[in-house]
This record gives sequence, structure tokens and C-alpha cells, in this order.
Amino acid sequence: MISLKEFNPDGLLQSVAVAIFSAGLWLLMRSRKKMPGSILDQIPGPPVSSWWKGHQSQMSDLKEGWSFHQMLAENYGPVVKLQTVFRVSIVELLTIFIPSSSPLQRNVFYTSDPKAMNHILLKEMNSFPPLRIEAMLDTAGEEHRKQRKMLNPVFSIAHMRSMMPMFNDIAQKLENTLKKRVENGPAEASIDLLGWMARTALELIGQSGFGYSFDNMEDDVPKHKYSLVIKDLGPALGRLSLYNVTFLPLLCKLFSAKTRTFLMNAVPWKAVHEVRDMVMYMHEFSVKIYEEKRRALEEGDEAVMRQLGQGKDILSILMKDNINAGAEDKLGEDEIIAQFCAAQDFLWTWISRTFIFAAMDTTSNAMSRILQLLTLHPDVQDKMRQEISQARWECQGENLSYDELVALPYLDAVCRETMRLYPPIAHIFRRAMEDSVVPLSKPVRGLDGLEITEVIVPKGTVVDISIINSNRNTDFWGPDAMEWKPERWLSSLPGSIANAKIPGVYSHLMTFNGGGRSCIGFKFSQLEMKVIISMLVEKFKFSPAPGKDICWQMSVISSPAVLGGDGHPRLPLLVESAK
Ligand code: HEM
Repeated sequence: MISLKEFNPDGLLQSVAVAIFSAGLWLLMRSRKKMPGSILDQIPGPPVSSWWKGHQSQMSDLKEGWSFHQMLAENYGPVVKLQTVFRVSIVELLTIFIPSSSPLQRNVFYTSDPKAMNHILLKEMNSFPPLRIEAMLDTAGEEHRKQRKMLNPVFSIAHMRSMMPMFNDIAQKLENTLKKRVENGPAEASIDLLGWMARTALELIGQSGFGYSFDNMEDDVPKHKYSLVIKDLGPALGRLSLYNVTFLPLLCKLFSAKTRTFLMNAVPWKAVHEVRDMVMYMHEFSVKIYEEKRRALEEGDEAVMRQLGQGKDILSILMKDNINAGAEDKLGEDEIIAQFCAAQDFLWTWISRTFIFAAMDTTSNAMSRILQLLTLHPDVQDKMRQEISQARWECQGENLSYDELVALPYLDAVCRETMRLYPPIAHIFRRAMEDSVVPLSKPVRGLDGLEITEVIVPKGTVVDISIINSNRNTDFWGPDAMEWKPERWLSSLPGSIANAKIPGVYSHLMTFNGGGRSCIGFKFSQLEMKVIISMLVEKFKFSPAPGKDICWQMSVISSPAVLGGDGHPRLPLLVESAK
């Protein structure tokens, strides 16, 4: 519920819209044939008065932002029905008067049951597409298949190996800059490591994705306009409440891009115009890079080699492969640009996740999480440093090759354990496009006391897949599942994990999802983490900044902030040279 102090007139427009929309929905629901005895109704679960807002506020004030998921796991297990009401500013005030059978309420099928996840994410993937607002590649069916096919080779291990020199080069720049900051002993003021991780992640995806450098990694604040825009865009969209999952897809369905742009220009609303300008800049910038690459490709090898990426960046490879692709696999020019900035108009920006969004926030927050955990576990930090220093000594101080780096067992264990216990994306959403019978690995008891082995999920139901609860399930991971223990990866995992048949692409974890929509960049992200974290831990010592306890805020991607501070994402840590 919002207090009157928080009342925001911007919400009024939304409230009118939601009232009209709800009336339409109510009529629609009345006219829809009800599935007889839908078993989803029988699944126990708590009401959530306001989906996103309730979800966020229940988690963000807490020192560890995952307690909502933990509460569901402890009280209900892996299969839960959440009864939600639309999150719409002023209308929220009315939700207390809404009876539980109202059409304004809808059930969300929340699950971390392996069989259910297999069904939804693999077997019936096309019947359960992502909510458009969540999709990183904003396509489905044949179009999505085409994009994945074209992109797969640039995320292969062979390609990762070829990118090692570029990754090492960026790590070196970061090392030089941090060394300057701490050369006179431990930096007195703490250093915001989240800021540096975000800049590093953008530079890595910029160079390997676009063949373009955004940041010299030296200045206190990045100077390139793109770096600033990408940082400001999320909060700017947040100010407009554009994360409203109900209305965005509807508006996009109703109006063409041209009409939406026209409406946006016509609305006398400064915040909207700010977002418009950011999006237009990002789009024009992507087109400019695309044009430069096309010209170089047309001019021939010499021109390609003169570019920063020397034709090895993802965009160049994609463009070259596309020229040679058969008609059925060819991507349109717009589709290629869209991989890097699908932002022709502002409504699409939020909906169409691009590589930069997908790659940057996830990995920078993941690296920040590792660093923070290392400050809380100095023994693990020392052990890691020993392992890395030993490996460096063995290769006479040279950079480790791809194979040498990925073979370091303790570094690998720390990364895996962090991705298990603290997945940057805690849950993902799908929508049932048709009525579906979802099987369960373990029966649950329904509200009527009967055992349920499969759930009838009606068309239109939102499905919430809990990555975090799957990764922390004590049935599979054992009684210490809630503890951060890198050592668990140094010996063989319990048989219960393999038997569970969890559909994740990575180490029986759901962190990078599974199936045809799993994270295409997961090997890229692991390499990035290992190159950067190994350099940082070898060269520097990290400890908590006094008086700055860190909490993790759970929105789409969990990010650190100072407990009791202004809520801005940051990770202040004390840094000193390791030698
Ligand atoms: C720790 C880092 C990362 C995590 C935890 C992560 C997690 C995920 C998850 C959970 C999904 C599935 C979303 C859904 O199905 O709703 C996904 C999809 C995706 N990720 Fe990542 N990701 C990471 C890094 C990256 C990187 C570095 C890249 C690119 C270089 C990337 C590119 C993508 C793309 C393009 C998709 C959409 C795939 C599709 O729809 O076919 N991710 N990621």
C-alpha cells in the first residue's frame, strides 16, 4: 500500500488506464470458458497484495534480499500459488477492498520443482514464452531459433580462447588504475567496486561485442556518453514506472512504433523526453557502429584489421556469417542492430533486452558479490590468492592461458558456489499461452487435502520460476544448502543432485536457466569473472569498509547498497596492495 505522502500524480494516468483495462479483463474473463476443476486453484500459497511493489519492498529492506523466496520455500515448498493484484499506484489503495474471488486477482504459478521446470522451460518451451518485458532476445519461435543459431558460434569455447588477450588487456588497465589509487598504502576512503565492475563489464562487452572501446578505465568517472546513458537509463525508466508489467506489452500491441514515438513527443512530460533522448542516442550510436563495420567489410580485410576488434568482435562475426547464411537463416539488418540496441522507441527499450543489458548488470553484480563474500571470508581470499600466485609462478609470471585459468579448482569452486547461493537473477517469468498440464517431481497436498501430482495451469497464467529456491533446495544440496561453502565443489556432489534432473545449463544450477532460452553468454560471463577476479585477488586485498555494512537489493538483478544508506547501488570496500 502507498501512503498519501508517496502519492505521485504520474500514477493517476496509469490508474485510469488500469480501471479501463480491468473492466475489459473482467468482461473477457466472464466470456472465457472456465477449465473444469482447475487444479492450480487447489495449490496452497499466500496472497501477495501487490506483485512487484510487494515483492520488492518485502525484500529490499532486508540485509539479505532473498527472504521472500526463503519464506515460500520453508512454508510451501517448491510448488506455490501466489494470488496477486495488479500493481498500480493509486489503485493499490483499493486492493484492501477487493474480495479474493475478484477478477482483479490472478494466480501466479510459482515453482522450483525440477519436473515442472523441465516441462515449462524445455518440453513445452514454445507454449511458455517469457513475458515480453523480461525477454532478453525479444523474439520467439522461428525468429528466436534463427537468432540463436547465428549467435551460438561467437559464444563457443574456441571463440572464448581467442578473446583471452583482449580480456587480459582490460584486466591490466583495471589493475594499473587501482594500483595508482592504493600506492600510498590502503586507500583511506573506500573504493566503489560495483562501479569499477560495471565499467569493466561494459568495456569487455563493448570490445568483444562491438569492437568498440567505451572507457579508458582511468578517469574517476567514465567520459563516453554511452557509458553515462546506460547507467542512467534504468533509473530513468524506473521513474516513469515503465516496469509496469501489465501495460507495456498492451501499449506496444495497440500502437505501432511510429505512433508510440508520436505520442511520446506530444506528451508534455520532461521525464518521458529524457528517456526518449537516451534511447534515440543509443539507437543512433548502434547504427553508426553498424555502418562503420559494414563499410570495413565492403572495403576488405585490410580495413577490417584496422578496426579495434580486427573483425573478431561478435558484431563483425555476426555480419560476416549473415552474408554467407542461407535465406532461411538470414537475419535482417534491423535484427542485427537490435542485438546490440533494440531501442527504436522508448517503450521497446525496456522490453527488448540487449546484449549490453544482459551482459553488463548480471556479471558486474556477480563479480561484486564474489568480492564482498571474500571480504567476509578472508581465509577463502587467502587460499584463492595462493592458488593464483602459484599458477602464475608456474608460467613464469605470464598471463594464464584460457585452459590454465579455467582449470584452477579453487577459483572455479568460489565462482560456482557464489552463482549457486546468490544467483544475480533470482527468478524468471513465463506466461502459459495455452492450458497446460504441468507434472511435478514430488506430489503436493492441495487445499482440499488431496495429493496433487500434476497442476493444470490455465492459459494466460503467469509462471514464476524460482532460480534461487532451486539452487538452495536442501532435498538436493543437503542440509548445508544455505551456507556458502566453495569446498562442496572440490569433491563429487551428492547423488541427489544428479537424480533431481534440474534443467539448468550450468552445474545443476538454474542460475543461467536451461533449454532453448538459456543464457547464451554464460561461458563468456564465467571467463570474464575468472579473468577479473583472479587479477584482483592476486594483486589486491579486500576488506569491509568500516561503518558500511552491505545489503543486497532484489530487483530484476540483485545489487549491493550500503545498509541504511540512500539505496544507490554501490559496493564500497577497503582495497590495499596484496604485496
Ligand atoms: C552472471 C552473469 C549472467 C547471468 C546470471 C545470466 C543469466 C541469464 C538468465 C537467467 C537468462 C534467461 C532469462 C529468461 O529466460 O527469462 C539469460 C538469458 C540471456 N543472457 Fe545471460 N546471464 C549472465 C551473463 C550474460 C552475458 C555475459 C551475456 C552476453 C555476453 C548474456 C546474454 C544473454 C542473452 C542474449 C540471453 C537471452 C537468451 C535467449 O533468449 O535465447 N548473459 N541470462
